[in-house]
Amino acid sequence: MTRVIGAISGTSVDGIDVALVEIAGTELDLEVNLLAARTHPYPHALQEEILAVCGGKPLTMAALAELDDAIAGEFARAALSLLPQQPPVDLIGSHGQTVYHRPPVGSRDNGSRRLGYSLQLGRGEAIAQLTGITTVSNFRAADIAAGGEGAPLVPKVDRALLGDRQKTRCIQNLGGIGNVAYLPPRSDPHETPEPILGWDTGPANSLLDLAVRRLSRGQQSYDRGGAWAATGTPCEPLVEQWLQEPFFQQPPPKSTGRELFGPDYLDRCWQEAQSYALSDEDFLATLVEFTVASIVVNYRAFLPVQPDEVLLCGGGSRNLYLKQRLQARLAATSNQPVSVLTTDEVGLNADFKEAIAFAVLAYWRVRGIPGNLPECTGAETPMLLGDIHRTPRRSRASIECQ
Ligand SMILES: Nc1ncnc2c1ncn2[C@@H]1O[C@H](COP(=O)(O)OP(=O)(O)OP(=O)(O)O)[C@@H](O)[C@H]1O
Ligand SMILES: CC(=O)N[C@H]1[C@@H]2OC[C@@H](O2)[C@@H](O)[C@@H]1O[C@H](C)C(=O)O
Repeated sequence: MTRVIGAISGTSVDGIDVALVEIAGTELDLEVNLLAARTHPYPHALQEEILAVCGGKPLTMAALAELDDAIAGEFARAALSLLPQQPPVDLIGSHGQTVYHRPPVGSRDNGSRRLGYSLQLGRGEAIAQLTGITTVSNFRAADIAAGGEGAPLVPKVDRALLGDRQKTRCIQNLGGIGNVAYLPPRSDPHETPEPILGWDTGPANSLLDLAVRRLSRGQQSYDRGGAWAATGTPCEPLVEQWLQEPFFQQPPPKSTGRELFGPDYLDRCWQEAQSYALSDEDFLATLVEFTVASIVVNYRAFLPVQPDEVLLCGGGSRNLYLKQRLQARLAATSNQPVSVLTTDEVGLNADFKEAIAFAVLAYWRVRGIPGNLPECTGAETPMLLGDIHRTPRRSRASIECQ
């Protein structure tokens, strides 16, 4: 067994999820056992600074370096916070904090393809130095170098941990941004397997969180359980209008981020809602409905077969109103029953699945196993993902005293 810590702060910037796991096996025989997990909150000022930078705040190079190291320091603290009660670990897989993501543009066929660009702060070399633990970081760069979107990277881990022999499953992550992994039944090893698909579906909580902050005048950062939105009524004509967003019609591979579904986007939604004179709760219910409808539109347009089960993960899986609306909207557009569950219900922690996934990706990296699926990211070939930062073992006292 190899003991690995996976760490990620996603597009919601709500804190650093860390998970300590024991891993054995390689790919379809992969075994992962979760030993401990927690969300390490960012100091308030650092969180506000990250949100501002994601929103386009300019930075000097010196300020960028400070921010990078401040984030690395928090990732190191988050990882070490799991250790007092636990045996030593062999490896950290740190996704870092995405602050900018630009998908590739142009066509491969006429040579106009421009590589994507994805920047995660919290440099791995600093985490390795602060923790004394070998750290893999910068997971998206190799996929991007091979012409890929650099995201989503988790579908290969989903296949290993959540593939079923009989059922077609969609694993729907509801973070700031939503993404799906489509897992056909795991075939007989002698048959050619049907490809796994995966792509970003659009907004999940990014617009909702911004709206909640605005409507509560900064008193709330999210709508717990979806309780506030549940008291409203969605405005269907607005949902239909918002679904005209070209990203939803764009065929996969595709990825997105807060650069598209961020504060400016919410401002546009807000302006367009003015002519309907919606209450605050109606506006939130309409954003939930938009999120749900964008997922269903993506499934209907791009899945070869509709799933038997949708397994939700990420913070949005705790939004009961959103879950109910997704179940209802899938049922309304399908001629077969679709169960909407969370990954907890099939034995994989829904809150820490991404952190667990980056532990697995680091484990694969040091074993020389590619982490991306070209059919999901659009990369030309499977790639070893991440840079390895080895470190001589040293005392952890320096960070504990900082
Ligand atoms: N109990 C809850 N009820 C409703 N929503 C919740 C709850 N808990 C978390 N969330 C939502 O989930 C969000 C965080 O989800 P998560 O941590 O999966 O996102 P992320 O990892 O930052 O994003 P991404 O997957 O896009 O990188 C919060 O910002 C909030 O909107
Ligand atoms: C650039 C970036 O950080 N993308 C994230 C984001 O959050 C959800 C969605 O957009 C996803 O595709 C991706 O993360 C997950 C962990 C992935 O790569 O699978």
